[in-house]
Order: sequence, then structure tokens, then C-alpha cells
Amino acid sequence: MPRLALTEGFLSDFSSLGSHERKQVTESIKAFGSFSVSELRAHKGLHLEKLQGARDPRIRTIRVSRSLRGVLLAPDDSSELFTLLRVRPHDEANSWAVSRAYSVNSATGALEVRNVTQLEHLETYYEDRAVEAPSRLFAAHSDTVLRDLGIDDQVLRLARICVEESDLAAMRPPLLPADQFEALEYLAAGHSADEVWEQLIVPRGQTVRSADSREPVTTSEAVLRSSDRIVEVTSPAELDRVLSGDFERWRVFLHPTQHRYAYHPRYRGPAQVTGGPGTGKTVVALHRVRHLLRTGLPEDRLLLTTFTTAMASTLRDQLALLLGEADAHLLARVEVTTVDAFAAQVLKATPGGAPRPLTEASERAAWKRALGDERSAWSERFLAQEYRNVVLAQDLRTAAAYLACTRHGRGSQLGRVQRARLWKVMERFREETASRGTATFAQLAARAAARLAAHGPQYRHVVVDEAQDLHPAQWRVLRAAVAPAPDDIFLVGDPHQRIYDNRVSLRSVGVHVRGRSSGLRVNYRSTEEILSWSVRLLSDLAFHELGADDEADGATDSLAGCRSVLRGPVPTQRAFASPREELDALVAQVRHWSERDGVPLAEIAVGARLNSTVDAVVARLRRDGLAAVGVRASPAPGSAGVRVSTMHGLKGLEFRCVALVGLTSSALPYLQQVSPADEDPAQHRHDLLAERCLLFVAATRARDALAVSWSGQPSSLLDPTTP
Ligand SMILES: Nc1ncnc2c1ncn2[C@@H]1O[C@H](COP(=O)(O)OP(=O)(O)OP(=O)(O)O)[C@@H](O)[C@H]1O
Repeated sequence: MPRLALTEGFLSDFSSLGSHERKQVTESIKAFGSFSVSELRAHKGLHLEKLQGARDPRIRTIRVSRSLRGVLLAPDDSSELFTLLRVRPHDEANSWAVSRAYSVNSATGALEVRNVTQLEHLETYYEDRAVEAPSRLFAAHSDTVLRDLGIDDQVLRLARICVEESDLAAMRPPLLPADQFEALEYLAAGHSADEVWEQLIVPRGQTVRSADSREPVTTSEAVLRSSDRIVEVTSPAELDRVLSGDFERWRVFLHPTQHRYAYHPRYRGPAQVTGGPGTGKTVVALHRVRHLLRTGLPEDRLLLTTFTTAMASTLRDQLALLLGEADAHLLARVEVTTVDAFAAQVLKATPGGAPRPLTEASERAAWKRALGDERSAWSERFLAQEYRNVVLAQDLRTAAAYLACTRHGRGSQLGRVQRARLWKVMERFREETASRGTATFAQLAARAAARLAAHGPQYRHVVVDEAQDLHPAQWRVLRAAVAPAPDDIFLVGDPHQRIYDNRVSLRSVGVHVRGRSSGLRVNYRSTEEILSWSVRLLSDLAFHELGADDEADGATDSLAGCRSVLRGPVPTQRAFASPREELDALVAQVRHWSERDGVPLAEIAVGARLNSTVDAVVARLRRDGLAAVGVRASPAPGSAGVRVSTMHGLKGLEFRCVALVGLTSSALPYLQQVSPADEDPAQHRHDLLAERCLLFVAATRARDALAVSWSGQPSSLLDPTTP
């Protein structure tokens, strides 16, 4: 029986077909799988044909319907593995097929495709131009170095006639083979051959540096090694799962690095995956859930958490999509929720039930009452932070423990007398809020953690998304929800996206990830232009590793090496004389994206630092006849209207186009949310950093286009040197 693999190109073609045509294609594929290879070759109806003049002798086409043809790569060994490359209207399929050639990348061992015909034209053109050039783009790298990075004869000739980066860009895939182009692009951007080796080749499992010493890889082996572009379908159920729904690449194809982390057979304890924005951390978490469910016991339950209720609901939908019909029964073993909702659920089962969570304003009022007539320089914000970031963070339960503790992350000095007074204020706060049946979220988590610790774990696995924003008390909840064991906790996050004031040493809450911590670098969401604009916002800062925020741990995380596979326009930064002019321009910008670029309104977001700006934007867009909805109202996915939100509310989301407005010096950093330096210098620095990260998070929600604007004085966080 022939085996069948499907490429990304095929799936993308398939998803653009109408339902009738999809059915025809699916039936043809099923029919294909029911013949032996010799029957296939002899079958009259399928017309498995070699193409006249094809550059790759293994390429065949096959009849799918009266109008459609499939393009296949036939096996050149005994593997019987056919790879379905495209499905297009007859003439298009033929002209695509004759000009392509497939090859195995000698370094990555993956299957690559090139447009031979066009590359030959380019070679003639660039050869003539290069003769006159004083220097060439890759002059610093010898042929041996390039070959060791997987560059083959034809690509080497082309690389040698590139004079500047734009010459290479003109040959980008689908002309050049993808892995070879990527290696050359890295070198052209100034990375060393060693860096290319580490970043691109090693993650694909290659260990032999010298091209001459490597064992050759057959085509069928290469197909199976190309899990980021090709999937083998081994059963009708698998075929249905891959072909069902809209083609969402992340469900089927993972970068080899993503695949390695998500499908690691077994971590011996908690494991962590970090990575910049859009590197697919959530995708890896979802695949990990699938792996754990598929390989676990029927009684094993799994808790999957994220930051907001809206994100939890999206995650649940995505998990259902990933599991498909074949694995739909596994969903019953998963709970997808926020840590706060889980903590509340734990407390509901206690005699007093779950306290009502305090809003920020009512918490401030409660601190004011707790302070009473006490004469002190402590602001309500200071008290709230001291309680949350020291007492609850370290789980200090007695005055003696508070008097003796090191106040990590706090920059103000407090002597014994002051601490004793403060403890009394905190006691009054606790008693008074308890008597009203209320608590802060951090208090709620602390109580739930204590309850779980006393009553024992409820889950076999915990998977945590957006891990960077959890409070130590929330970590204790998660730690207590699962017994220490292999594969107990899998967490993903990005310390550069921390926008709430939560710093935690994972070690101190019993989550030991040392030796099981890995990183992702390829951004799948935003264009390189948006990514590098955003990364510049943080470029002069050092970040602690996700789980090592205790300054003593010392390890740092960096965005260096983060890159995108997508290209697009450079983000715009525009100043206006007044808010009204800025809103005029916003309306024009939204119209441009929607009417000229054809972007649906629901794929456009407008973000602002302040709620008042959000309200003004919604009102203005509506006045001009543009549908607009607040993200806070949790609009149904796909419902019409520009999404308008505070920058905080954009966390975890993504849009084709994003406009960030009102970025003035008074809105960002928003000083009301920043502790004064004279109250607590360390807290001041943390708060300012959170404001900067907030801009970073908001900007990196954009996939194709980003427009930033302000009126009057611009925010000091914007880089004035960028256009
Ligand atoms: N292997 C992949 N192939 C194609 N698309 C992918 C892949 N991995 C991730 N993506 C897409 O990239 C986008 C970002 O992925 P995801 O949300 O998982 O990233 P993230 O690292 O969690 O992002 P952030 O931290 O910025 O919220 C999504 O649209 C996702 O579908």
C-alpha cells in the first residue's frame, strides 16, 4: 500500500477550495490509499503522469476532478511514500510542477523545494551585474563554511553573485530552498557561521559539522524529518483530522524546536519553555497537553491555565480543534481556566465559601480604613504592595516571620518598629476584609494554596500559559494542585511580557526547572519589521530568566536571535497637534486598512494606555460609521467591528493591524501606576519596566501592520530615532 504525506502547500491549496471540491479531493486521497503502488501506476482514472519537461523526474500529477490536478513527489526508493505537494486547476498545477525540483538539505536533512527555472534566469542576470561590483555579500565565508551550513551547488553559485542583501531577498522562497535561504539570510544580517549552526542546524538534530563527513539522507527520510512542512498521514482518522476545519498551520506543522519540547517523551519534573512574543509558546503548550493526554492513563486529569477568562475560552476552543474528532473524548480530562478561577473553585468547597474578590478601588479604600488615624507616610499603594509583594509572596503568617524576613524586590528600608506597626495595619486589613466576605486575588490564591496543600493534589499534570504574570501565591496553588512527579508541571512564558508586578523565584515555590528549561526563537506572528521595532523598545535592558526573578539567581533571558519569517511595512510613528487630529488620522488609517488592504474590521485593533482614550476611540469610530467594540465586552470571535482596548487588554491576543494611540508623555508611563522613587526606588524601577513591557506587548500583537501615534509630547518610552 502506498504511504502518503501532505505538504503545507497542499493544505493551503485545499483550504482555499469550495466544499464540493474538498470532498472530491478527500475521496481521491482515500481512493489513492486503497491501491497498491503497481495498481496506482496502471490506474486509468487517476492518470498518475510524469510531466514532459519536468525539472524533477520524481514529480507526477494526478487527476482529482475534471478541473483539478494534484501534484505528487513519487518515491525514489522502496519506501512507497508519496508526498502530495499541491492541488490546483489543471494548467496551474502543470506549470508549477514542471519548474520545481526537490532536494534534501545536507545539513538539516529536511526536504526542500526550489523554482529551478526562475533561479536560472536570476543567475544569468546577477552574474553580469556582479562582475563590476567591488565586493560580494558572502565574500567573508568560504565555500566549505557555506557547504557545512547546507548550501548546495546551485545555491552556492547564486550566493557568490549576490552583491547586497536585496539581491538575496529577490531570491527568497519559493524561489530558493527555505532552509538554505534562512542560513544565508542570517549570514547576510551579520551573524557568524557558528551562530547559524547553533540556531538553525543543531535544533534539527544535526551533530556533524563537516558536510563531507555526513551520511546521505534519502528523500523519504527527509520527508519524515520535515515535520515543520510535511505531515505523513497514517490512518483515515488522521487524514480527517488534518483536513478538517480551516487549515491552521500550527495544528499540523511545528518547528522542529517546538516539536522537540511539545512531544518530549517525559520530563523528569517541571519543564519550562520561554520565547519572545509570537514564538508559539501557546501552541507548544497545547501540543504538550495533547501529548500528555494521549500518552497518559484514562484517570489522569490535567489543569491548563492562562491569564484571563477570555484567553481560557480561546484556549479551550483551540485545544478542541487540535484534538479533533478522533481525540475529542480526551477533552473530558482537561480543565481550562485561570488560576484565580481555580483558586475560587477550591475555596467554594470550604465552609466559608469563596470570598468576593476586591476591585483595585475597594482594596485602596480598605487600606485607608485599616490605616485609620495612624500617622505615617505610607500610601495605600505602598501598603498594598508591601502586603502583596512581601507578606503574601513569601507566605508570611506571623509578625515574627515578617520582622525577620528579607523584603525581596523592595527598595525602601523598614526597621523593626516600623514593621511591627505595619503588621498591625495589615492585620486590621485582613480582619476587616474577611468580615465583609472579601479578599484580594492574591489573598484568595494564598488561602486556596493552603487548602490544597492540606487536602492533597487534584491533578496529574498542570500546564501553564502566560507564566510570567503569576504571583508566588498563584504558583503555590499550582504547585499544590499536582503531586511532584515526572511531567507534573509544564509552563510557557516570556519575562519580557511581564506587565503586572509579579516577580517570583520558581525555586522558592517548589517548581524546580533547572536543566529542563528551553527557548524558542522563531516568531510566527509579526513581520520582522514589527518585531525589530518592538525589540528595540527593550534593547538596553537586562531581564531575569522567567523562573529566576530572585535577584540572587542571576540568570538572564534575552531577545537576541529572535527573528520572524514574515516581511511587511515598517511601523509608522506619527505626531499630531491635538487628540482630535490624531483621531481623524486614526479613522483614515482604519479605513485604509479595511478598504484598501481588505482587512476585516475584526482583525484591526486600536490600543490605548488609558480607559478614557479607549472610550473616545470607540465613540469616534462609531460616529464615523465604523463598527467598534470594546475588547472588555468579550466580543464573540468573528463578530464585526474594530477591537478597541486598553493596552493591558490586548495581552495574549493578535490582530492583522494594530494602531496604538494616545502615546503621550503623560499617558505612558502612566505615573499614577508607578510608585514614586522616593517611596520605594526598587518598586519605582519595576513599575517603569512594567510600563515599557506593556508597550512591547501591545506592539507585538500586530501581525502585518503597526501604527503608533500621539499628540503633543511623545512618550519617553518611544525611540525617537525610529521613523
Ligand atoms: N509552527 C507554527 N506554524 C505556524 N504558525 C504558528 C506556529 N507556531 C505558532 N504559530 C502561530 O503564531 C502565532 C503566535 O503563536 P502563539 O500565540 O502560540 O505565540 P506565543 O509565543 O504564545 O505569543 P505571545 O507570547 O506573544 O502571546 C499564532 O498565530 C500561531 O498560530
